[in-house]
Amino acid sequence: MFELTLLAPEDRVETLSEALEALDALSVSVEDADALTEAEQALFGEPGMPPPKAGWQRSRVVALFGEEAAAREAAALLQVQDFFDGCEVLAITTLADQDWVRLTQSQFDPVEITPTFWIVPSWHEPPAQARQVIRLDPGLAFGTGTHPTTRMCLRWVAARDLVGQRVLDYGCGSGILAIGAAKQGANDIVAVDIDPAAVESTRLNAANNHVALHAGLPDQAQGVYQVVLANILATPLKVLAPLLCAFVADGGHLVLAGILSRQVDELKAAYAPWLVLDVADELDGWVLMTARRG
Ligand SMILES: C[S@@+](CC[C@H](N)C(=O)[O-])C[C@H]1O[C@@H](n2cnc3c(N)ncnc32)[C@H](O)[C@@H]1O
Repeated sequence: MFELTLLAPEDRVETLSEALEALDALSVSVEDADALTEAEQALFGEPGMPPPKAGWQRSRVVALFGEEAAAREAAALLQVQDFFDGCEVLAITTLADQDWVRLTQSQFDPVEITPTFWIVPSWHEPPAQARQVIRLDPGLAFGTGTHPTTRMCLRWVAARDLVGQRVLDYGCGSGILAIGAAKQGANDIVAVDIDPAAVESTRLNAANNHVALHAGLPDQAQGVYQVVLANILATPLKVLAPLLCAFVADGGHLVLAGILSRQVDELKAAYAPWLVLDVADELDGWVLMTARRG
């Protein structure tokens, strides 16, 4: 990788950044050229007020290129443009090879659901106190365990013995809830999603966790289940109310997430013809709502 570093006055930064992108820079970043010097100026305003200025007096614009020739060509082309007046090429440097994979991985730590139930990326050792572990790496599908809605569903699952139970994960994303249910003993698990990439991701994550489940599109959900988990959003949850309620077996549980605290009453009303929903958990402005049939 090669870095082309330019100096630009405030009114040229946007044009320069757009030109660098048009010249196929892999990324463009802008830093305060006067940071940590006596010329550094604060850009923030009084609390509640807009900042006095939109940009720094002088910026360092750093563009990343895959080839040195591309970085040199971009510098040469920019220098002959009218808008380059007042700008300067500071350097073209080789960027030391980094272990980008390791750098990205270091940003994802194990997630504690309960003191003994953890989600652990494959590059981490499980914490000593973990008794149940879901092995999951960040991927394309939603559900790494960091979102409050997922965490509340898993807290509900982690607090239960699901041995021998039939479980439906409706809107499975990464499959994290279905896998969590399997870790708690469920043995007939169906995980469905409208997104085929999520179905694929669920299959892969289930295999990595040595969990047997059936993953597929929503028409794969058939019959009734002792536990129906759906972490979607309030609007689709309201539309899905009759369908999801019909999946709940006698004595079974419905567990809904993706609902903001202020949406509790509308969800209660939408499900009232079939089941009585109550708030079972709250986290960061989100609620978990559950109901039991019979
Ligand atoms: C917020 S994610 C939840 C993923 C995972 N279950 C979790 O708890 O982290 C919602 C998922 O529901 C899926 N979804 C949205 N609408 C749906 C619908 N009508 N039927 C089935 N799945 C749906 C989305 O594709 C997405 O993967």
